[in-house]
Amino acid sequence: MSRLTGVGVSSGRASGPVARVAEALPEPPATPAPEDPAAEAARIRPAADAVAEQLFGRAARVEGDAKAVLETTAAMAADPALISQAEQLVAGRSLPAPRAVHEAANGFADALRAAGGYMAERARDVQDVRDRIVAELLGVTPPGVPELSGPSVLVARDLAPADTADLDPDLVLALVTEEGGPTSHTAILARALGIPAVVAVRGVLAATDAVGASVDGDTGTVEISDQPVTARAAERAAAVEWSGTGTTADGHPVKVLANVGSAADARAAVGTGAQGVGLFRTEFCYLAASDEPSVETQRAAYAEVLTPFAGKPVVVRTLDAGADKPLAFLDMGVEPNPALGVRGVRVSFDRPDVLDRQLEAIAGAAADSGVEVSVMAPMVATADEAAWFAARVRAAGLQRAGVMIEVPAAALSTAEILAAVDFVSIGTNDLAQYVFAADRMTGALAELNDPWQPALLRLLDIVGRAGAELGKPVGVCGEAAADPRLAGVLAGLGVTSLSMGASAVPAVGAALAGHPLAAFRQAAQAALAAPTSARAREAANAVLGG
Ligand SMILES: C=C(OP(=O)(O)O)C(=O)O
Ligand SMILES: [Mg+2]
Repeated sequence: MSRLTGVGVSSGRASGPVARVAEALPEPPATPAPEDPAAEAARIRPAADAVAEQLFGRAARVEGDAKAVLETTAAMAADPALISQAEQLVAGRSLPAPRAVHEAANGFADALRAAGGYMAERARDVQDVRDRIVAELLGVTPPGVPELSGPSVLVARDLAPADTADLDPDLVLALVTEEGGPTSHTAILARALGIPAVVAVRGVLAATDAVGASVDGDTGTVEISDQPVTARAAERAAAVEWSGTGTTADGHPVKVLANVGSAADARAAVGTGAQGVGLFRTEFCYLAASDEPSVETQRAAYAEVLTPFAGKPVVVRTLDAGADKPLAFLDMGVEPNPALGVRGVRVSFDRPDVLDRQLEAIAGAAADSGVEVSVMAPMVATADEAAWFAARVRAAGLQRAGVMIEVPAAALSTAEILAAVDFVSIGTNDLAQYVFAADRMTGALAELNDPWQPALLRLLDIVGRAGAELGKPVGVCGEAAADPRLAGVLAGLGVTSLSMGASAVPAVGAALAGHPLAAFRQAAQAALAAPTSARAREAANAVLGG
């Protein structure tokens, strides 16, 4: 047994056998030329057949959509056209077999993308098959989440958002990553799925002999063992009593809302008593889409997410593509620093047509579902950008427009921004990343991305004051809102709504009801004046007790 530590980002304790997520394969090199091209070419068909056989085997063990997808992918692996094209590349250009498969498959994927529509959706499957055949030829594990034969603790460098969205909470007991921070999307999705998770665990990838692990998502400890460990899932936390109306003990309202990214999230959130949705991350619906979905497709997808909240307020965020959440149909090309690049609303300046079609779909979905819809833009930096966005929202027939405050410049310009829009919502995840110049995905910088950092709280204070002066709502929808102790401090800074993953809703609602607004204001002032995040926590605890 040895003990590693990281940052606990999703609560609960679980243990079981380790399953590793293999890393993406580097592009296979075009050299050295094979000594015997005929023998090299002859390796391709058996490798492709082996991959097809594995995929047909998996298909035989599942039902429904998963079966159909696996069978289609298996058939692609055995496609004679792909194999013969790769064989010709070995014979004609003296390429090593892995490189030949890579190039042949890319040619097919490009042709599918050019065909558009349903065909384009298949391009991603061809790439999956390509990587599997290349891995087979190289004798290495194919990239991505492996097929789990039973409940397991998943160990990875980090997960792509699309990988995490597909995780089966019945089979994944816990998640441990070497990279990732407390506000990375791996952390957010692990919490949404209720899977204990520890990120930024230095050394877990190097522990190649670990076969079992015990994970504590509260303390951030991971015990690894070279002996088998019996599978034990996390126990569900005891339900917290909450009235379902967000208010401080003296009746000051602070709405308690949910963050959602799918219809399943929305159903779970309604069950916790959330008063509405403070952040619908629409890009989560399209992480795997290779083409822009039609207005009708988007309308139906959004309506499915919104319907459980009929009659309640819902804030839909327009696509936040780029950086850690790339969308294939809004690819801005290779950027030297994607987090500082063309992402969020900046993509809409280049492609306003995509924004307008999304707004049309949102208006339709609001009508279909009967929610009180508001729309907000991510990554707004200036009042001019906010005004540009609000004009487009209103032109689409939608009444309430807001923006996220997640760039320090926007926080410092809240008064001017609020003159142009109806509300703001603070994205503390990105705001912390930008104010500390600390990538939210980098485990080593997790401390700087702690939402209790006084420098972050001081920016929130500016936003809260501007909202109060103008009498306009100020929400928080970053992970800070999910910390019950910080929730009161945020209310004390003037925040009027808090939005979080469904699992945190009752605890935050109960925490708000625990003290009058004056106590939260006092705790907020104490935290603002603290020199460090640890001292800010202590200062708030000293006022609120605990
Ligand atoms: C809520 C936020 O947006 P996301 O996590 O989707 O970037 C944020 O940045 O705090
Ligand atoms: Mg953000």
